[in-house]
Order: sequence, then structure tokens, then C-alpha cells
Amino acid sequence: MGNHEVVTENTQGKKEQQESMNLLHSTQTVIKEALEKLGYQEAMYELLKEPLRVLTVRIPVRMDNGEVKVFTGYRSQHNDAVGPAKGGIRFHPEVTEDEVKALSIWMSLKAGIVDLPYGGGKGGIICDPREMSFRELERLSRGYVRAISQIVGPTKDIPAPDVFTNSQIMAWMMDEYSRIREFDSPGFITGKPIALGGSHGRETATAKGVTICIREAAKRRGIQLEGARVVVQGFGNAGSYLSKFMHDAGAKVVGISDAYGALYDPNGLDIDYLLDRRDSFGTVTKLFNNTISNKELLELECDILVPAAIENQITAENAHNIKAQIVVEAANGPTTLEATKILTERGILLVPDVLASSGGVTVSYFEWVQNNQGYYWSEEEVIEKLEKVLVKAFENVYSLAQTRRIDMRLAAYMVGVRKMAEASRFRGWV
Ligand SMILES: NC(=O)C1=CN([C@@H]2O[C@H](COP(=O)(O)OP(=O)(O)OC[C@H]3O[C@@H](n4cnc5c(N)ncnc54)[C@H](O)[C@@H]3O)[C@@H](O)[C@H]2O)C=CC1
Ligand SMILES: O=C(O)CCC(=O)C(=O)O
Repeated sequence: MGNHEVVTENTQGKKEQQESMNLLHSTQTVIKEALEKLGYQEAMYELLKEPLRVLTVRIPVRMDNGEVKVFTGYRSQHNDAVGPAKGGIRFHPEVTEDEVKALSIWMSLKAGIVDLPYGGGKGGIICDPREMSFRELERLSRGYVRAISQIVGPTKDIPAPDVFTNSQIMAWMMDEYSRIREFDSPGFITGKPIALGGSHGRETATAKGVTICIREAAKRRGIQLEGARVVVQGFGNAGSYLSKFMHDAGAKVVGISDAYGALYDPNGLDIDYLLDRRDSFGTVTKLFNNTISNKELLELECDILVPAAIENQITAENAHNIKAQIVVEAANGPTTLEATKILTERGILLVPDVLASSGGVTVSYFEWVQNNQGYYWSEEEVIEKLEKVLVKAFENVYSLAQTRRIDMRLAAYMVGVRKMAEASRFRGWV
């Protein structure tokens, strides 16, 4: 009997841990709470807890050695009550359907928080682009667009870059879509090269948005950025430019990492040198011998910690050991709900992903607007507009968290879900 009780307890504990690591389950939990706080009925939760549409595709690709490899991909469209779905495409070996679904829900929330006329979408392909040639990647990118072409388009669903995808991949995808539709559709996809209708400032937009959130959070906590110690996990699009912006603001970036390890220097790392040496997948630590692990990196002494890599990095296991006063989520889903609770109880200010990383989709929206009107803006104009949008979004979420005495994640979900719920109601869906 005693043994049986132990097994049951362990099983229960394990189940809770698994649920906490399941991104879809976690986001559903917070959406439910946000809708309840906003006074919506259960039916609204039933509508918004899952994407409206998820397409699974199989993509045959002729590899350079002549063999055919078949890849699995997804495109999830969470909700299009407000406008077309919008969100990135991820190429990663650990992509799963649930992950893509959760990522598309977060895109809807981001669009609500920064008030864009979009719903959320997201795509992913299970592959490891680090082990593929340039031409294999081109064939995979084109194959994916052929497979999803019926459900995407400039007025239906507009993709963009995410983990291990970039402006070259967006260019191939745009070209393939233009061939299928027999006209040039620059607004089909964002994050394109400037020469193909990309926007100034999109490449650095996610990091710029995170920088604005760090500045606003630091102000609220009375922390000077000049001399502040910053640790950044991930040195790709989001993490590397963020490290540069922090360095330029006078902060001391003492730790950075990639998928293979981390670098630490209490006196501050040479960010310009690291930026110069990183490869297109955000890998740089392989050049050094004296590395530490990603796990050690997250627990370093610092003032500001920015997870900018992948999901489920700050969990119930390490949340008690985080030393930072402010955690700003540049990555999607880096902190589990259990860890969010622990950090909040410890008085650490957590700026959630759906707010902190919304600079990317904001400038993607600017890119789409410029494509639609055929009139292009300077980088200064883009940054000025981004600044206004994010300062307002931060204030909306922060003040709601303060007045309702809730954490910033729940406040961000309440702000993010409101317009989508209203639009669904006005359409008569619920
Ligand atoms: N690129 C964008 O515009 C946006 C990105 N994000 C999020 O930011 C995060 C990073 O995305 P990007 O910088 O675009 O990707 P990226 O592909 O440019 O860089 C990813 C970085 O994460 C590292 N990484 C990969 N697997 C890892 C692992 N298992 N452990 C530790 N590090 C690992 C890579 O080595 C690389 O340094 C993702 O969560 C993404 O969804 C969010 C909003 C917009
Ligand atoms: O730029 C976009 O449209 C999407 C960016 C994205 O995928 C994200 O914010 O996670």
C-alpha cells in the first residue's frame, strides 16, 4: 500500500511536470484565466484554446546525393477574426505539432498586444538546416510553399522568419509563391531582403523591441542600464543584435550562448568580435575552449537575464537559482508556468514573450503595409514607429499588472486576447 502511494504521487508529479513543459497546455491555462478575468463565457475559451486550422504537409526533397528525403511540416492558423493570420516559420529538428499550435496562439496574443490588424499563425518543418546544403534548403523551402499555398497569401496568412530561417529563405518562398500565383506578391511574406521589398529595420526589429522592454522594465525597477550586467541565452537573430544594443547602451554583456555552450566574462564580452565571428545559425562558442553550459549560463550573477533561444529553459528546477532582477523573454516560451510563479514570488520582474518579442511582428506589419502601398520608409521612420508601439504596449501591460495585482504574463494575455475575443463576438462566432 505504502509503495503504491509513492508510485501514485510520483506519477502525479511527473504528469504535472510534463504538462508544465507542454507549451500548448501552458498557454491554454493562461488563456482560460485571462478570459475568466475579462468576464467571458466558457464558449469563448472553447473557440480560442486551439487553432482554427492546422495543416500537416509531407514535403519530398531531392537531396544532393540523389536520394529523396520526405520532411514533415505544419502551418497553424489560430484565429483570423481580426485579420489575416501572421507568424514565422521555424526549421528545427524538435518541431512538433503542439509546439507550432502554441506558437500560433502566441502570435494572436502578440498582434493583440501591439494592436495589429492580424490573427496568429505559425509554421514549422522538422529538419536540421545546419546539416543541409544551400540548394537542399532552397528545395525544402520551395516545397513547403507549394504544400501550403492554398491556405496562405497576402490577405489570408503571411509567414515570416523564426528559428533557423532567414531573409534568403523568405526570398525563395516569395519567389515560389509568385510562380504559383502568376504574379509578384511581395506582401505574401515578410522578413525579405531589402532588394525584394523587405523593410529597413526588420532584421534587428525583434532585438530592438526587446531592448525597449528592457529599458522600460529597468526604469520601473530603478536599474541603470549603464553598467548593468546582462546575460543573453542564444546568439541568433534575436540574441546577437540584442547583445549589441545592450553593449551600445553601456551595459556589460557578461554571458552569451548558442546551442553548443556558453561564454562568460565578468568584465564583459567583446560583442563586436563575437558578432563578426558567429555563423548564420547563431553559432559562435565552438571557436572557444573555455566554455560553460547553457544551464550554468542561466544561473550566472547578473542584473538582467534574456532567454533568446528556445522553449522551457527556466523551469521549476532552476527558477530558484536565477540571480537576475529582471527576466525579459526574447524567445517564445522560455519559462514554464511553474517557474513564472517562482520568479514572481521571488520579486523578479518577468516581461513575457508575447510582449517582449513583439517587435519582430510589428516591423513585419510595417513591411506588409509598405508592400501594399508600394511606398517605402527610412530606417529612422520604422524605428520611431516601433518605439511608439512598444512603449505603449509595455505601459498597457505593466499598468494592468499593477492595478489587478497579477503577474505580467497574465496581464499580457488579458490585453492580447481582448480584441480577438471582441472580433469573434461581433462576427457572431460566439
Ligand atoms: N527572429 C524573429 O524575428 C523572432 C524570434 N523570436 C524567438 O526568438 C528565439 C530565437 O529566435 P532567432 O534568434 O530568430 O533564431 P536563430 O535561429 O537566429 O538563433 C537561435 C539561437 O538559439 C540557439 N539555440 C538553438 N537551439 C538551442 C538549444 N537547444 N539550447 C541553447 N541555444 C540554442 C542557436 O544556437 C542560436 O544561437 C525563438 O524562440 C524565436 O521564436 C521571437 C520573435 C521574433
Ligand atoms: O514577423 C512575423 O510576422 C512573425 C515573428 C514571429 O514568428 C514571432 O514573433 O514569433
